[in-house]
Amino acid sequence: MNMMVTGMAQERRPFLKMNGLGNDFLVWDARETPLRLTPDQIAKLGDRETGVGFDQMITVEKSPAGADAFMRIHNCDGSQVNACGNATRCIGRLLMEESGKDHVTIETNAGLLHAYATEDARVVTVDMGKPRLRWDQIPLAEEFADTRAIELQIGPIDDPILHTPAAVSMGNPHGIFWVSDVEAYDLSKVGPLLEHHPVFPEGANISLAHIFAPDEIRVKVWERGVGLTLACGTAACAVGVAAARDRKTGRKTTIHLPGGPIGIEWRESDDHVMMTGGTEIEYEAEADLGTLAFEKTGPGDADQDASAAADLKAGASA
Ligand SMILES: N[C@H](CCC[C@H](N)C(=O)O)C(=O)O
Repeated sequence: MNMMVTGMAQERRPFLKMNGLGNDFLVWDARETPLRLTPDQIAKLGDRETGVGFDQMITVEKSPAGADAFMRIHNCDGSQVNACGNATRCIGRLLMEESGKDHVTIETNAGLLHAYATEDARVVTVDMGKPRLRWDQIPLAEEFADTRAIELQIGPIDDPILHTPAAVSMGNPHGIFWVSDVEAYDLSKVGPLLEHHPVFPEGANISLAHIFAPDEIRVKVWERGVGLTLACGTAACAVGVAAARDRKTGRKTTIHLPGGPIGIEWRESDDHVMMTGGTEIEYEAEADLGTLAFEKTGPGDADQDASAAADLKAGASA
């Protein structure tokens, strides 16, 4: 696949295209050769029509704190943010495959995270640390006594359910609305209104959450700086915490996102949030940092699975 964009041909750099339950990423390895792109270059690369197309761009760097790596996160609008659960699982998988270790540490601007292997090489558990629940940690604009339910005045939205979110931070802000049907609201319309509501001075990721069975929650997410995504790992953490905190569920929940399920445990012993879910390598590629043109250079998991299946079939018929 070739994509031509204006600009001077420059250095070509390899990257990986990955996703966590469909929430997709362009991943650079900048541990040996630092990489700094402008917000405009990131937005151009993130464009699904003319660029690689992704929800977030992840740059893996050397960790000043001595962790296995530092993970830098940019939304596809070019904004830099501090947390991305699905990407943390993907980078954890890469670091564990590279090192052969079953536990790696990833430094982020939201703190040091630990990733653990599971019995499935493509499923990773990440300790996302403690949720932040105080109004000034979300943050919220004014002091709200109880972040379990905030009264918002939102003119163009006349449904009272969308006036009372819960608020949780996992190092990034989340507004959570309890609904009885996640499809009953046009999130592409109300999402941006809520994301940019003045009560969230740093914006917010917006989740519609429907508890449809004991400890089972269906969630749809409008992500800050992106829009609708197939999954959001920090939203899954935030919803699991908000539900347990309000005694709507237990501390172990399954969050059902459009892209698939994420297991959450808000651990009683240390208040940490454990998140377990899948990862996928879609393909290897190379991009020209001047023109931002890119081309695929290697396989992903699906290609590996297909060739393994073909070998098995060939072997069986031999
Ligand atoms: N859009 C989010 C960052 C990515 C979060 C999401 N992709 C995840 O898996 O947690 C924000 O601006 O805070």
